[in-house]
Amino acid sequence: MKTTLTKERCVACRKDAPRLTDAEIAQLRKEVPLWKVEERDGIPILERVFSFPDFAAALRFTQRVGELAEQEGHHPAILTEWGKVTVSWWTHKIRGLHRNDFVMAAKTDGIYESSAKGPSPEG
Ligand SMILES: C[C@H](O)[C@H](O)[C@H]1CNC2=NC(N)=NC(=O)C2=N1
Repeated sequence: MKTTLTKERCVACRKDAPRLTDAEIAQLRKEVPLWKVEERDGIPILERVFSFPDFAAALRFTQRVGELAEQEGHHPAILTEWGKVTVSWWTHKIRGLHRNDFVMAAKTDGIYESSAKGPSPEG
């Protein structure tokens, strides 16, 4: 499902930026339906597990998500295992969820969908 979130850029998040309300989270979740909202150490996080044929493909995806994070200045927690990658987004500064996290989740889906369409360019 195409969402317009993928077209947005992350905004510089300030310490006093407001956390998303439950209602806003419920609304944004519809844009990234394959992501779950978990709570870790009292902090709500957006999380999805991606599947791959082997560790090398999981690692390539991890690298691409990392490059995206660097471009946007917004970084995930990533657990890379044989055949699967768990990506978690939240905003450290506000110890909660920000629109940036949903933008990045949508962009992460975009990377997965494009990588799933065939071998990566480097073969
Ligand atoms: C200085 C640097 O830009 C900030 O620490 C950025 C880096 N990446 C970040 N990533 C996430 N997920 N949350 C943040 O609050 C955050 N802050």
